[in-house]
Amino acid sequence: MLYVKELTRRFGTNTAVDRVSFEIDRPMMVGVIGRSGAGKSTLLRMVNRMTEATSGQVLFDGEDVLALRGKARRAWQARCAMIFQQFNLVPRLDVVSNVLHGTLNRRSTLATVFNLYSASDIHRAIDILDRLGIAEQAAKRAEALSGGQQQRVAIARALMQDPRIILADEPIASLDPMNAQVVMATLRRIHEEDGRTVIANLHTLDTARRYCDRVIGMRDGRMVFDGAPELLTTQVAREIYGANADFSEAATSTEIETLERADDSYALSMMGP
Ligand SMILES: Nc1ncnc2c1ncn2[C@@H]1O[C@H](COP(=O)(O)OP(=O)(O)OP(=O)(O)O)[C@@H](O)[C@H]1O
Repeated sequence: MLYVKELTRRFGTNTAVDRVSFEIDRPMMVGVIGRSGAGKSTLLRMVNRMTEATSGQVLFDGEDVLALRGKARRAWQARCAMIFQQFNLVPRLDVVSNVLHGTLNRRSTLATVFNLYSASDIHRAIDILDRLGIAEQAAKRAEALSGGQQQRVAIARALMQDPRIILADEPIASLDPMNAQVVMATLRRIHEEDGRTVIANLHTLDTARRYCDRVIGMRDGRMVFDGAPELLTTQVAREIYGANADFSEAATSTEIETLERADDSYALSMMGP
């Protein structure tokens, strides 16, 4: 399926991604973790061809992804849809129209200019929204929705492209814990029910452990871990995050429980001894 070999991106003298190699041989949910600046976004953007690689290879079903040009490159970007931390919706546009934007790659210029959508596309968009539990929001402006709902609209837009892979760049970083869980559960469901591969950049270890079949750890552009979530011990996490012995997993956690605990200890410390 997806084969990434020695993928590298340099920005001037800074090597953002340094000879990263991995293979995904069946549909799975992969979490990419690492501290800010580790190269997670650059890695995903190179796979999607939003950022050009300096060197290395990306093969999908044997096809040389980095060599694709023009229409073939756009077709790849549809097969390998991307969602972002800030949702990247058109805020003033209604939800269905935002979802229909997922068909841009395969519509004629005329249809795009005049905003023409086929009835079957409109029905499909509404079906997808229904599946994600937000069909009743279809007529609202995207900006009127909560962050979690907006991210589900972005997922619906990605699904309009019927992608084989969904690349999610920090999909829950702007969300509260409750919405974060809804969005992660949605991505997991899409993987399990449709057999699509999901590769998600995640800030938090517990999210990677809870939702992913496999975790890739990055540090300073290099891949320093690739394995099952069970193998992600605190010691390994320390190495990935470059932290010392007082490293606490709670600091990377989105769990409500952990946040509450952190609040409690904060409240206690404010109360004094
Ligand atoms: N367009 C760019 N121009 C110059 N340097 C860049 C560019 N994009 C990324 N970098 C650099 O590449 C390195 C990796 O950045 P990247 O955004 O991929 O990391 P990240 O792990 O996704 O971090 P974050 O979680 O903060 O997004 C950083 O040092 C960053 O400053």
